[in-house]
Amino acid sequence: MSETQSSRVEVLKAVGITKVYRSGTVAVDALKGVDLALYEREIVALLGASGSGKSTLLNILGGLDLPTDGRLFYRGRELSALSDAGLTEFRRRHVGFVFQFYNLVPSLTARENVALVTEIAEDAMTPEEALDRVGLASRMDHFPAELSGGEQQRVAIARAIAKRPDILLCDEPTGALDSKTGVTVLEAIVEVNRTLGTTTALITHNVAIRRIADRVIYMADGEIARAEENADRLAPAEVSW
Ligand SMILES: Nc1ncnc2c1ncn2[C@@H]1O[C@H](COP(=O)(O)OP(=O)(O)OP(=O)(O)O)[C@@H](O)[C@H]1O
Repeated sequence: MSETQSSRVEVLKAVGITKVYRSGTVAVDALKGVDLALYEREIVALLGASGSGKSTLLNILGGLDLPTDGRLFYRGRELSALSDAGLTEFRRRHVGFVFQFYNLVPSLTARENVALVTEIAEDAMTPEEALDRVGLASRMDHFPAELSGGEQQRVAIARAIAKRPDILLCDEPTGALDSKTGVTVLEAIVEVNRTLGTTTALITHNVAIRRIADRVIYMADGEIARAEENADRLAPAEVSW
């Protein structure tokens, strides 16, 4: 990304986010005061050891979970001040999620899986357009069991982006895939970012994948340990692991 930090438009901003999980007498400090902004049109990679708080942070940024403390803003509007219904509305309208396991409905075709979203979202793409954007135009009437892991993940991406979300949050999207298949999934994510301008955050355990991002955030023990800018993004096909 060539703009200076000051000219970037903040899409999401987290200020002093903490998360404590309590079960019985045990408390786990999963996030210990995280400050982070995500900017328009960027791709951010989130790296860090297992248990460092990446998924917890992603879920809070997307309104799937609530912080214990701290404030969250979406384009200047305070999400942490919203009711549950307000937060659900934010998530439904503006956030797409992609997880490691694709969570497709096995008895529905690719087209029908995407239609589950397009039928209830405002200003959604057709399932055909969403699937075309991830390179699956020819596989729309296949069931998940008839698709490879990478193809199933691309259906999940089509489902996540069909409502034209402002933000796409991906938790280990290539974690279950071999490297060649993972590249096709990353290509779909990069293409969506390029053509729809979707601000994208991507958790990965794979350090090579950080090169496809504009910025890399390293988490350690519930905190942001450091952040780096990539001068140039690599295309997914240039990354190998
Ligand atoms: N529902 C929960 N209840 C209790 N503790 C939890 C819960 N979810 C996460 N934790 C704990 O919070 C910490 C952060 O977990 P989180 O899943 O955010 O880490 P992560 O960096 O995404 O890990 P991984 O890379 O293994 O997915 C860990 O110590 C984890 O055990």
